[in-house]
Amino acid sequence: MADLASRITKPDDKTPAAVVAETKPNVADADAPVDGANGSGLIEPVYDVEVKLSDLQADADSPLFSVSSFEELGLPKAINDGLLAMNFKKPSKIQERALPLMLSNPPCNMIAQSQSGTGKTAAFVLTVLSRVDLSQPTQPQALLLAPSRELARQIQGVIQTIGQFCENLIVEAAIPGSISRETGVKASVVVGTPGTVIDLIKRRQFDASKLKVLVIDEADNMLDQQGLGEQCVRVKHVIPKAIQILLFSATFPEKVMRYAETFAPKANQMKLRHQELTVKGISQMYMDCPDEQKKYEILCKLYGLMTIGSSVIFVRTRESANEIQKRMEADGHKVSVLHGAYDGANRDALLDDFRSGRSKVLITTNVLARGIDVSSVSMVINYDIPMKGPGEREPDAETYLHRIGRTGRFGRVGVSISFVHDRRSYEALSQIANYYTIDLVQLKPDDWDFTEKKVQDVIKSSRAQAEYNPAAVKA
Ligand SMILES: Nc1ncnc2c1ncn2[C@@H]1O[C@H](COP(=O)(O)OP(=O)(O)OP(=O)(O)O)[C@@H](O)[C@H]1O
Repeated sequence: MADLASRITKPDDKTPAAVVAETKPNVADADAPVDGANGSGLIEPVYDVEVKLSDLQADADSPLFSVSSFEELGLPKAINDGLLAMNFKKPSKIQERALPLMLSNPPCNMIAQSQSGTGKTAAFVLTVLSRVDLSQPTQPQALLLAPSRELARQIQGVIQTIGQFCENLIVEAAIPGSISRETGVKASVVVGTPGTVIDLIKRRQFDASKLKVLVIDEADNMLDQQGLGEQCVRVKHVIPKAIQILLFSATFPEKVMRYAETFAPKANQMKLRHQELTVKGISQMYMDCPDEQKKYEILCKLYGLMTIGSSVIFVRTRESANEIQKRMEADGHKVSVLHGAYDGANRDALLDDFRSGRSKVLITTNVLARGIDVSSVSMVINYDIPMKGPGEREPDAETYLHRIGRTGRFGRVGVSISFVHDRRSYEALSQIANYYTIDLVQLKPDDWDFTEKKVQDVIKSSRAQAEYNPAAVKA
């Protein structure tokens, strides 16, 4: 344990400023004046952010690095026009490297890993769009599976946006309540959750016989989790044998990777070591709370003291999500809650509100830990450290990484604060930090000046990015 705990840095054994400097994002200078409203200048941040983003794409060590352009990938014009409309100037590393392999003929399977927020979605969406024959607009040809309705809807949106100039492209979501029993699936591209997809195929409302591509996003979770894993296997049994399978995730634990290799045989692979998985733009901190009860007061104080922008608070259970919402609202904070107990329409409306900025604080469970892309999120709170396994006794390093990855998207900066309150939570976080070799900055509930400065510096520069980089704020 000794070396595990050593990854957590306390102000006593290491100067916090030095720790922050090590983990400080290289996107924008956190100490630079950024707030136009206080007269510190509007022009410099615009310049700063854009130059630094292109710097990142020119830095060989960055996951956003690339040497080529989208044009060089030889995609059809309609797709390139879609990328232009999205303001995608250059591919990221995963896009540049995986696309030529995925687009080559005869089609080859792919298992691809890349850090959160580095553009995996566009990588598989471009492959799907390139493979679909638009002269058969209602014949399902590509199926994309995701673990939550929210992620399925989001992927559907990305396909529709990048494919906006592809004539006759029809994309449908196969999530609970979305496909009418009368018509069934009438689209060339279908994005869904595995349970609904298998039901539709069984009821003959979805003709899977001509599918050419199967994409599984968050594949480690989808293949490993009880229930989801079985459903994915059932889907595989009812689709053509000669199908191109593309598995994507930011995390692929060794055990799941071995299984993935049998699920997608002879796949090309892009893997990362676990030390390479963290995103530099996310400043990772932890709050040392005296006990479980005090966690709530500290959370409220954090929100009371700071203007935070959009943030996500992850908790272990639906009940504690509801409870925290009630208490925060009683204390005058406006917050939303989203978890699996809400019905589909409600969940959609809640996430749409959060995306548009109508609600700024979202309390949720692991249901939103993966994939959700809301560029304006500048802070993620792990109110409870994610745990897994029987009795939830094992730190869940993968979920930690996905949760904090809701901020710091595509070169942006963000902050994560993980709350610990006893030896167990402290040790769990230490193990996670050790696994990824992260130096976490300690925040103390009795030193709000320090906390405010550290958190606010990051949030201010993230707000500057959101204000000045049009691609950063997506409705
Ligand atoms: N080449 C590009 N240029 C500019 N922005 C891009 C590019 N590719 C993707 N993006 C943007 O980056 C953000 C993150 O992309 P995406 O959601 O695909 O990440 P991801 O790798 O799937 O992350 P996660 O592991 O969290 O699912 C999105 O807002 C997307 O629009």
